[in-house]
Formats: sequence, C-alpha cells, structure tokens
Amino acid sequence: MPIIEVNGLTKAYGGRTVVDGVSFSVEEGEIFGILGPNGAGKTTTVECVEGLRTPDAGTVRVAGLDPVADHDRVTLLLGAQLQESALQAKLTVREALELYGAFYPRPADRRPLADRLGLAERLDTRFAKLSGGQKQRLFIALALVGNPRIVVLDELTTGLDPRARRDTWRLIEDVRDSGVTVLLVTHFMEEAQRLCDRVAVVDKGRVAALDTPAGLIGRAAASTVVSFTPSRPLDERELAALPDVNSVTRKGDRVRLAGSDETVNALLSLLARHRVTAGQLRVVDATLDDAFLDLTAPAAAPAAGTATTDREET
Ligand SMILES: Nc1ncnc2c1ncn2[C@@H]1O[C@H](COP(=O)(O)OP(=O)(O)OP(=O)(O)O)[C@@H](O)[C@H]1O
Repeated sequence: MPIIEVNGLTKAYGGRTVVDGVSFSVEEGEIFGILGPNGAGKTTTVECVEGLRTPDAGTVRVAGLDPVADHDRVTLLLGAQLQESALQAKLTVREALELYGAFYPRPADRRPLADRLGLAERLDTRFAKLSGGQKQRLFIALALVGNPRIVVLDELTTGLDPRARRDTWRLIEDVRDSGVTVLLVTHFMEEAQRLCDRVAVVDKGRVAALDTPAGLIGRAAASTVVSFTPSRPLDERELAALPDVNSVTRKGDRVRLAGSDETVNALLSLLARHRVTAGQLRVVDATLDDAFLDLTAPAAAPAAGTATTDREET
C-alpha cells in the first residue's frame, strides 16, 4: 500500500482554484518530487498532505489515515520542515532539538542526530548565527527529531550556494537510505533530476506528468542536441530530412540540430558522404529542463532544441 495517496485533491482560495484534481501516490522509501513553476499549487498540495489545510474535494491518506481527521496520529508519522520564522533567533541548536523532540513520545537521540547532520559543533550556537546551510541542516534535524516515517521538505535548498546545496542533497539521500520516505517540493530541475525516484510535474494546479526523471526527459520533444561548424555549407533541407529531427537552426556558421541519438548517427554518415568535417562538434543530452519547459508551458516555451542553446554554446 502506498504511504501517501492523494486522489482528486482540489483546493480554492477566495473562489480561485489553485489545486485542481491532483492525484498521485508515494511508495514507502522513495524520494518523491513535486516540481512546478511558482504558484503552481505545490505548497498547497503538501499542506493538505500535512493536514494543515482541509481539501475542498478529493481525498488524502497518509499511511491510511486522514491528515485532517487523524491529525495527531499523522503528526507523529510525518516530519514537516519548519519555516524560518518558526524558530526564535536566540534559540540554540541544542534547545531547538530538545524543544521539538519534547513533542514526540519517542524522539530521536539528539546527539547522534546532530552528529549525522553535521551540527555537533554547533549545539550551543544560536539559530540567528547559523549559516544558510547550517539552518537548513537544523530544519532537516527538526523534521527527523520525532523519528517519522515520512519527511516533507519544501524548497529546502532555495538561497543556498552550490556547495551547501550539494551537501544538503547528500543528507536527503542519507535520510532516504535510512528508510524514511521523502516528499520534496522544488522548482530546481537539477535537484529533482539528482534526488527524486519519481516526480510529479504540477502546473496551474494540475499534474502535467508523473514519471521518473529519466522518463520525463524521454518525453521532451528532443532527447539529444548536436551542434557543429561545417567545413563548408550544407543543404538545410537535407539536414531537416535526417531521422527524428525536431529542429535545425543556424547561428553564424554554427549549425544546431535537436533530435535523437539516431539523428547524430545519420548526421555523421551524411557529413562523411559529403566529405565535410564538423568543427567543434558538441552533443548534449536533453535534460529535465527541456522536459519541464515542454510539459508546463508548451505554447510559450521555446522548443526543446532551442532551450538547450545556452548550455550547449558554453
Ligand atoms: N492562504 C492563501 N490565500 C490565498 N491565496 C493563496 C494562499 N496560499 C497560496 N495562495 C495562492 O495560491 C496559489 C498557489 O500557491 P502555492 O504556494 O500552493 O504554490 P507553489 O507552487 O508552492 O508556489 P511557489 O513555488 O511560488 O511557492 C498562488 O497563486 C498563491 O498566491
């Protein structure tokens, strides 16, 4: 049985529907991502899972329990990440762990928890004096202090520098490896691609797609982008006729094709036949970025091939 089941969840604020029939289920032990642009309804969805908001329609079950009707029991199973404003600036790390641990009948041992999250040297440091990365590590520790089966982490790495973000990702993987299910809200594609076993892409209150990161990438219009500078001009129609080609674009002498691995193989044969050499040949895989743009705003977003331009040219 899935540990979280959401079926047809709907929620409106002041008559405006912001979550519109969202359904997904999370298996025990996975990192499940909810990915979407700002205002997509991600936080509202997880707040319904946490029992902090009452759905207008649909059902939510956490380990078979209703998070609103069985709020106290769900609170013991589910560790939620606090918002920064919830902690007093003068509270030390030790005091915060003791205070929040006291809410649970079987809290984790604070010392090993602090060790595990790299906070052992900071037990007497006040919250306001912690770095951004240390604050986020404390939030993870506080979400884990009740020995939950599930943790909900919402935009955990926003505002962190790349090193602190990567350290936090390793911690989230450790949490999953210890058997805790992670529900992760993010709008960072790289984070979802690196961490999540499965991802629900939410857009305008609906689930636009639900799959593994690799499965989502496979749905992008182009899976591979190749660019090169030919030693002499090529007929664009011939390039466009190659298998799986999604788009052919030129920028000065540079030619770029969005397509698949087969496009690349066929291109190499074509170049050999015409005895044309390919200067600065670059081949890049489509990423979750490309899939995300395709899935969330097909009309407004650039085509998948075009979306890779910056990465490819650098
Ligand atoms: N308490 C509230 N009252 C009225 N509107 C709200 C409330 N909370 C959120 N909203 C609105 O509902 C919509 C969805 O918000 P939500 O926070 O769920 O989205 P999100 O996907 O988490 O966005 P973000 O990535 O920006 O945090 C937004 O337009 C937001 O302004």
